[in-house]
Amino acid sequence: MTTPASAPDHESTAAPVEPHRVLVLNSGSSSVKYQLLDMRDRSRLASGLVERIGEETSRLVHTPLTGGEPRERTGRMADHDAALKAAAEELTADGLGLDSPELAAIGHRVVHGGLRFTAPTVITDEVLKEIERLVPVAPLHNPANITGIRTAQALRPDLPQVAVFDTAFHTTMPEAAARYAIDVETADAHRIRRYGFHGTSHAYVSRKTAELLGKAPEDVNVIVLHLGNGASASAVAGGRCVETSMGLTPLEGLVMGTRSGDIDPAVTFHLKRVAGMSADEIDVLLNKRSGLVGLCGDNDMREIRRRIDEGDEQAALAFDIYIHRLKKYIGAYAAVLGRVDAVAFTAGVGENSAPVREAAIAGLEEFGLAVDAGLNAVRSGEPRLISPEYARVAVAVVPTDEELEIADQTFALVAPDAVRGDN
Ligand SMILES: Nc1ncnc2c1ncn2[C@@H]1O[C@H](COP(=O)(O)OP(=O)(O)O)[C@@H](O)[C@H]1O
Ligand SMILES: CC(=O)OP(=O)(O)O
Ligand SMILES: [Mg+2]
Repeated sequence: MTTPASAPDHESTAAPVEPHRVLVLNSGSSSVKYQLLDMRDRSRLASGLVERIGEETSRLVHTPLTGGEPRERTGRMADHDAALKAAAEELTADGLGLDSPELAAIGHRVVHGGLRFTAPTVITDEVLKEIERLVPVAPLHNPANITGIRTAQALRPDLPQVAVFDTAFHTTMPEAAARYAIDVETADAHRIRRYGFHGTSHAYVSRKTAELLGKAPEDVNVIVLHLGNGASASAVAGGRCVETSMGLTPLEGLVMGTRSGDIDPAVTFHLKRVAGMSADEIDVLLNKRSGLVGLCGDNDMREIRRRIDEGDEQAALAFDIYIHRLKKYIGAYAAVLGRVDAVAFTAGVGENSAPVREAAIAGLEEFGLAVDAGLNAVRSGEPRLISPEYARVAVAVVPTDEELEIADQTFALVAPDAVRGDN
C-alpha cells in the first residue's frame, strides 16, 4: 500500500513505519471488551474489560500483554463513553495511547446490520444512521455500539472506523431457514426475517474447529454452540452458515442468562390481554428477567452449579431447562446438516463449564456423539477435543476470539496489501 507515510522522507533518519495496530471495541449492553493488536504478527498488546457500566460498582480490568500485571479501577462509570475514556487512559499509561501514528484503524463489533450490511464496512455518517435505524431490533446492543463508535470518532477523527456485524456471517442462510412462516407482505414491509447474531464468533470457531480436525473448512459440517450470557447455536456446512438459533432479534432460540429464547408467541398476547402488561414491560420481562435469572435468580453458570451442589432444586430445574433446549437444537441441527463432523462448544459457559458440556451431549450416542469425562475435565485456553476416540463425531472446546476476528476483518479492509502474520 502506498500512503504519504511510506513516501521517501529525507529529513527523518528512521524508516517510517506503516500504521499496523488495530484497536477493537466490543461494546455490550452493560460491558465493553477491548483489545489492541499488532497486525504484523496478530499479537495482543493489551486487552481489557469494563463491567457493570452505569452501576455504582463499575469495574475496569486492564491487562497489558507486554509483561505487566492486570490493573483494576472500580467505582461508577456512568455510561459507555466514560468507560471507553477510562480504557483509553489505561492504554496511554502503557505507552499505547490512541494518539499513536501506529494505529491503523478502530474496529467495532456492531450487533445488527439488517439486510444491508453483509461485510465489514467503513463507518460514514450514512452508515451510522442505518445502524441507528436498526436500534429497535437490537435494543440492548446497537445503542452501546453507536456510543462506542461516537467516542472513538471523537478521540481519533482522522482514523478509519470499521463496523464488523454479528449478522454478516448468517446472510448465507437459505430462505427456508431465514423466513418466518407469516404473511409475506407484512414480513417484507417490515423486514421481518431471521438475521442471526454472534456471527463473528460462529465464523471464527467453525474455522478453528476445521483446523483442529486437520481439514479445510469447505470439507466439514460443524454445529457451533456459542454459550455466553447471550447464547446461540449455528449449523455451518462447508464453511457457510445454513441455520442459526437467533432470529429478528437476539431473543429467539436457546435459554440464555437473562433471555427466554423460544416461547409460543401467543405468550406475549396473553401477557398483554390477561396480565395487562405493556409491550415495553413484556420486552423487559423476556430480555432481562427471563432465562436462567428468571428461572432461579442467578444467571452465572458458576453460581448455578454451586447451588446445585448444595442441593438447590430451583437451580437444578433451571439447569435442566437450559440443557433440554440445547439438546433439542443439537438434534435439530444434526437433521439440518445431514452429516455432522463436529460439535464445538465456545464462549464463557461453553469454554468453562464441563457439567454443561457433559449434560448436553449425554444420551446422544445414537447420533455418534459422546464426551470423555477425563478430557472434558481438562482446563485449557487451547482448542481441544473432548470426545473419545471411538466417537463418530468430534466434540470440541474451541475458545472464541471475536476481537481477533474483528481485528483481522478491519485490517484486511483498511490495509488490503499489508503482509499479515499467520494463525
Ligand atoms: N468458570 C466458569 N464456569 C462456568 N461458567 C462460566 C465460567 N466463567 C464464565 N462463565 C459463564 O460465562 C458467562 C459469560 O460469558 P461471555 O461469553 O463472556 O458472555 P458475554 O460476552 O455475553 O458477556 C457468565 O455469565 C458465566 O455464566
Ligand atoms: C447478540 C448477543 O446476544 O450478544 P451478547 O451475547 O454479547 O449479549
Ligand atoms: Mg459475547
